[in-house]
Amino acid sequence: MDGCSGLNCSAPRRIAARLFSALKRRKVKGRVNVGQRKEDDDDVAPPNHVTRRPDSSSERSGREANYNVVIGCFLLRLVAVTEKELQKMAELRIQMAAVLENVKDELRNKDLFITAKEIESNNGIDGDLELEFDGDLISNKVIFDQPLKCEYVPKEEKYLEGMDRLEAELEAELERLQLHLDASKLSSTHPQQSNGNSSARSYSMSCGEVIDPTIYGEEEECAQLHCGVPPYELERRLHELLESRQEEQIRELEAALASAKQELVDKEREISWWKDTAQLMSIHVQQPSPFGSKLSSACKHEMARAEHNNVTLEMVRDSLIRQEDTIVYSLIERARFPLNPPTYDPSYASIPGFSGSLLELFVKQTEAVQAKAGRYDNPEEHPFFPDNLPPSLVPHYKYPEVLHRAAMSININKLIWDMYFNKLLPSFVSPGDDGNYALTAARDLECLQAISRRIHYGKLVAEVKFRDERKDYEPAIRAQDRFTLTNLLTFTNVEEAVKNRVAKKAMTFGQEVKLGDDGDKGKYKVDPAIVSGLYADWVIPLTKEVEIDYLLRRLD
Ligand SMILES: O=C(O)C(=O)C[C@]1(C(=O)O)C=C[C@@H](O)C=C1
Repeated sequence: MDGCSGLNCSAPRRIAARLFSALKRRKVKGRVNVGQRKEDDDDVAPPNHVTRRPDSSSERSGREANYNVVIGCFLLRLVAVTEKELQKMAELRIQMAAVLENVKDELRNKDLFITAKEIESNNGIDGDLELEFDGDLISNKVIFDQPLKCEYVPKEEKYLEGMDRLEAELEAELERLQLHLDASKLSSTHPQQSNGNSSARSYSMSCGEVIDPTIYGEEEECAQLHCGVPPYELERRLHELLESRQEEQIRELEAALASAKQELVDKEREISWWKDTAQLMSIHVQQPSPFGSKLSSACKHEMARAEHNNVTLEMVRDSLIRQEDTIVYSLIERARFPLNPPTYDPSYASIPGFSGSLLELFVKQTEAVQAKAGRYDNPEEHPFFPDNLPPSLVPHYKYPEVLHRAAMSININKLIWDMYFNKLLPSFVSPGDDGNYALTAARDLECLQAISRRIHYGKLVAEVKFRDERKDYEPAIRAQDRFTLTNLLTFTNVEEAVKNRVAKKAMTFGQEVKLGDDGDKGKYKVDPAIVSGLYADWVIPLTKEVEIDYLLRRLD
């Protein structure tokens, strides 16, 4: 470029130099001629006489000289203007080179931008963009460098007048550079596609990672050059396939995980149950029986067996007899108060955070406290509201495991509750209201707990009977024959004895005791017939119901 401008600049200068030197020579010649003419005129012609040069060749040469001066001036002016223009053109070329660099950078940036856009929309290559990539510098400038174009084009148009050759050279050079740019871009694209990038992409695909968007842009060009299904399209489909498979695998794994968790919970429950059983078994071997006072065995090893084998029906019946006292006393204590209906009326008191009667509140709260105190750790005890009971806060006492584990699932307190309040209570308390609702509730709970304990003691009665008469019970149990079981466990004479005894206890415990006066004889705090009837109608039948329920599950 410099060489070119150098050549263009040197030619006018040489012309100007020649003109100046010619003009100089002419002036010197002219001066010599004038001097000679002066000498000649002084010598020959008068003073006012105009001398005309008869020589036509000298006139012609004078006109030529003038003409040359004019031309020279014009050329000098032209040289000066041209020099300026050339300087501006040199600056313009430098600026155009900078523009070219910008265009290159913009093209690279546009590659990235288009590729990212393509991946986002998945629409392939836009034909217009392709044209823009292959377009000439002007079109690229239109796209990427609008401010530069606005600044330079008017100047270019202004200064390119009369400079067609330079413009042609400039455009040719720019085209050459553009071609070079395209060629270098293509040559740098193909090796990447065939080598490093493909392996990098396949690795990223197999790992399920996001694909580099620039790779898609390169592949689009490659696909357009070589025709066929574009590699990026294949890669995108492969990616989708892998993604769907991975999602399916995740779903399967999640389902398997949930199932495994459930199994784990079940196993933990089972392990916990076996642990408790093992603990109870080991303690049962070491601890004395609750019937220890009646067991006679010196040998520790034989104690466990003795506990089972020596728990006799007689012992169990003794316990039932003792419990009669509690039941009769609790009924007498409840009979101190009239019915006191508000105790059972849910609308009597609006208790914050509680919905129900005062009795229900009392029973639930008492059971909660007693549960914390360990009452329901004893297998003989059964809560009336077993749901949401707090755990025991006291050290666990290892009660002997005499009963079959099926015993834990038997609780007929709902039946007992209904019987007590609907049948029994109205039959032995006086109607009325003395306002002692809290005491009334407390006495009711004592009655309920005593009766419940007695009825649920049927589990132990049945266990002892089963062991004593296993051969008889097993077939009926296997047959789940309630009728046969009822016949096997019923002792009518025992039942009669129980009814008579509780009546006598009601008479004995419920009589008015006065010193030296038998005037109130025959007046009892609780009618003995009612107590006897309670046993006949409810306690004994429900005890037998528990016995049958237990026996039906005894071989589970
Ligand atoms: O002593 C028994 O054998 C029991 O089973 C207890 C009981 C009772 O509830 O008192 C129950 C059924 C029998 O018919 C006799 C008595």
